[in-house]
Amino acid sequence: MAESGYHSRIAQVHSDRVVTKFPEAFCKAARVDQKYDFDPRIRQSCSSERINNVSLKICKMIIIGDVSVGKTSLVNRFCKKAFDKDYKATIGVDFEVERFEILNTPFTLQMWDTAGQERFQCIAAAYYRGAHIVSIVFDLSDINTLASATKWLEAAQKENKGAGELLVFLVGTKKDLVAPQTYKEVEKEAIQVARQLNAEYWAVSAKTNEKVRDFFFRVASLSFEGTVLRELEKRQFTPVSQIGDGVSIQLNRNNPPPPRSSKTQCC
Ligand SMILES: Nc1nc2c(ncn2[C@@H]2O[C@H](COP(=O)(O)OP(=O)(O)OP(=O)(O)O)[C@@H](O)[C@H]2O)c(=O)[nH]1
Repeated sequence: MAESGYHSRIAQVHSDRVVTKFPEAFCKAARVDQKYDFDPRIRQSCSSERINNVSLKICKMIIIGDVSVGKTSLVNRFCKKAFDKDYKATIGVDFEVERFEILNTPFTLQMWDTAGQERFQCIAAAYYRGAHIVSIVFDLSDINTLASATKWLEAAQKENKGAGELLVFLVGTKKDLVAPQTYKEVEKEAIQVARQLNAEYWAVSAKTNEKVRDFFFRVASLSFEGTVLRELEKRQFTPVSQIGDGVSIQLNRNNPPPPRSSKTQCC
């Protein structure tokens, strides 16, 4: 791709979606890595424009969890900067896409917001396939929704058998509804569950916007890093300066086409 093409792709990214620093985890006790910076190989490869020119970096995140825990609200807060206090059930699946620029490299995060209602599971599960990231959402003000986390992860794993390892997040929402003392107790349990699931724990509020941006930046950065590292490992005998030559990073494994509109699909 010509240099102007590269710059026009970069130009599409909103200044609010630029990542230059490795985002921190929410809490040390339940994080998926123990690092405080991007892998040096990532910085090195991203400083070479050639990887940006050819490689297409896209990751798919599915957002799953019990009914009404706040999945749509979390995505809408980040993507549309909006919060709706009225509940409208997700019917089937909803789709959003966000473009980031991470270490000067364009990166696209697809977000598949799925229905929590049992009767829509037949549709929703079809969209789990090809996921790289799984965000299991629960309601911090309703501990029963945390108990379902294992079941949700198993459902996601079932649809992705034989594919690469999933990057898993356990996200407690509606933090604004929970008193600090209660929150501490819920957090202890959530951290335990997160460790069992090899997930990274986050607590957010779509209503107040607490930690929402930090969460999505962390998701984007970790998945971006995993993607580039996998590509580098695949091409370990190729000089870093040549990575990206003539090859696109292929990340969409069997993605079904995006639904045409929000909250309108049904069995
Ligand atoms: N106070 C508060 N309410 C929230 C928050 N997030 C979501 N809600 C409310 O919780 C209800 C359900 O939110 P949704 O985002 O629609 O839940 P969902 O998980 O997408 O629902 P389904 O997809 O149908 O399973 C709505 O009334 C939201 O306004 C939050 O952070 N704080």
